[in-house]
Amino acid sequence: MTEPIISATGLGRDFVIRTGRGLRRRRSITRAVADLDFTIEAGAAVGYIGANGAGKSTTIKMLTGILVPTAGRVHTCGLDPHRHRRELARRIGVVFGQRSQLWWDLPLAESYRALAAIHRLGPDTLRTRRGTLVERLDLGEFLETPVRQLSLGQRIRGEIAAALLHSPELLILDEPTIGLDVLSKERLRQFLLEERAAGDTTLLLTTHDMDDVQRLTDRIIVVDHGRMAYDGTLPGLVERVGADRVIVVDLEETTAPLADVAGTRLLGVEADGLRQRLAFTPGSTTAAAVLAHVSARAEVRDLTIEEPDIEDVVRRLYASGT
Ligand SMILES: Nc1ncnc2c1ncn2[C@@H]1O[C@H](COP(=O)(O)OP(=O)(O)OP(=O)(O)O)[C@@H](O)[C@H]1O
Repeated sequence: MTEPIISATGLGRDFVIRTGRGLRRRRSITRAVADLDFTIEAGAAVGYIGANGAGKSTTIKMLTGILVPTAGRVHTCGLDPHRHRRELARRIGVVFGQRSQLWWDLPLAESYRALAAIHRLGPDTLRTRRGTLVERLDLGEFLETPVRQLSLGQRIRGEIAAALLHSPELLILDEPTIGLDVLSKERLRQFLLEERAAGDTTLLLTTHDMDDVQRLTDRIIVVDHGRMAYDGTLPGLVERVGADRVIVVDLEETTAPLADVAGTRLLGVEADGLRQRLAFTPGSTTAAAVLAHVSARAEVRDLTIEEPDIEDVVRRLYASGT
């Protein structure tokens, strides 16, 4: 088996906070990350999720060598991130949505030339890779514009190209779609999906945007107060917290409220009973069983199933304290 791209064992990070002066001096410790164990295999796409202050950025900083762990171990691309920061930088790409890694006063084209020198890319490799990224991220029109004059959406696309210029094995995106409008978000997601399909880049993504998680990742790790709260698939999480799904039936004729369908809760009745919404918990019944019950009462013209709201699912996980 090949080595995992990331492996963390008992990973932890405390921050010592000093306040006051003289006799009033106080020292307290914030445990930002505690006892994290996980591995991420090459080619995976993992969403790293948690509320504000849960420890996501601290973890990413340890994975990339910016911060040294105060407990446990982490290896990224088989390296100790802090000790081998330079070597690691050649093998990973990182984008922090709220902070730029580009040279503010330089045009993107200049930044890419500088990055190519840092990563020791030959002129041919730079030309080919840059050409592909410029085309796929649609950067052509503003390549010569100083970064400070770019819109947020343009800048993030520029940042992603910068992070991918040296074809890293691992791409880490910290809140990549934050602040972007719906269209720009969608464009970026489409690009990232294509990038994943085209190669074997491993993707680690922190986000508060559940659409990012749904569209881009196939595994999620949820942290709560620095500790692992869940590691698995999104449907697995939905099942674990017992979140409801909703079945919406459109009926051929006005029908009395379907209040007693086994395993469901009637959420609403519209248009004299022509449309009814029933909630059910996967595990206690199935959409097929609900449909069979409803069909025995009335002719079903159409049906849709609403998936649970993921933010609500994560909230439930936090509330369950597991
Ligand atoms: N340099 C620091 N000094 C002291 N405390 C810190 C430092 N960096 C982070 N913390 C604390 O560690 C905890 C985790 O912070 P972190 O930034 O990792 O959370 P996060 O999950 O990335 O949050 P957000 O979603 O808001 O970005 C918080 O309580 C934060 O206040």
